[in-house]
Amino acid sequence: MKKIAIQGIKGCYHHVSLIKYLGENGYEIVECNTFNKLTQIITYGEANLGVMAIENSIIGSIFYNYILLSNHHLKILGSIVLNIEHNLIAFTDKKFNKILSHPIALQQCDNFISEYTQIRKIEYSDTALASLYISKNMLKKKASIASLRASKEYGLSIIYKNIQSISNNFTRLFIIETTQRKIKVNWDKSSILFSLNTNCHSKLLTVLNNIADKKIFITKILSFLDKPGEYLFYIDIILDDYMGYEQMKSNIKKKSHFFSILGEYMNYIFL
Ligand SMILES: O=C(O)C(=O)C[C@]1(C(=O)O)C=C[C@@H](O)C=C1
Repeated sequence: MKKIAIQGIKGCYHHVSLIKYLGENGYEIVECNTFNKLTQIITYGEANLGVMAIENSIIGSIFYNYILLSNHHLKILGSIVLNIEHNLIAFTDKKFNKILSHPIALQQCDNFISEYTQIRKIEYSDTALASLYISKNMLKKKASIASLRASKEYGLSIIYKNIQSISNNFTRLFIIETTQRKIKVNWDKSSILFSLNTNCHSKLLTVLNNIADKKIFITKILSFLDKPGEYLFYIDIILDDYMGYEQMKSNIKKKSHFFSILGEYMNYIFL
């Protein structure tokens, strides 16, 4: 059976995304406690695919994960945008003194938590693990911030629903694997990593103009300090003209001293 690695344990948002993408059955889940572990498991063939969060509308980009993808030569097979609806979950709605969750989930619910001045926040490596800890140890005075799925998985009740600070709390996750599979139909998204060695700024402008000339839309651009004076650029694009896209790629390649397609794939949105 196909093995799919996720960052976190069953009930975490990586798991929720996977269920939206592939359904409940037909694969075995490999739970990883860090993104490092996740990329290693895929690289060493201990899982066929992986699910990795890459950005969020409140927190922004998870820079480290772009570096992990590049260092492990992993490829993007698809991208998922999930509307994250956080819940406060616990055994009972009696007074609790600690809230446990993933640091990003805690940040995403900052407004809600700040109303409870006496409450301590405790960070966990994932939202579901925080819920499991409460459940396993029968901790009646602790609550976690997690998914509806986590509450069901670990027998806890929903005390408050939709406690994220903004309603548009979207997280984008990549489905990753070791080799680039060319999707034959309907892919419209591409992620490219490249570096321009000398006179970096003007060359970047030429590259961007070139993309615009081909009527390709840039949806995201990031720069990373690679070595002193040298930057790596990451772009996400949406295209509908494959010929123009092929020309664009060879134009960027000519100007780059490093060029890598991280993936040519489809984007799935789950609201
Ligand atoms: O802890 C989880 O449930 C996760 O899947 C992690 C994670 C993240 O890495 O950003 C995923 C989505 C939410 O935005 C908060 C946490």
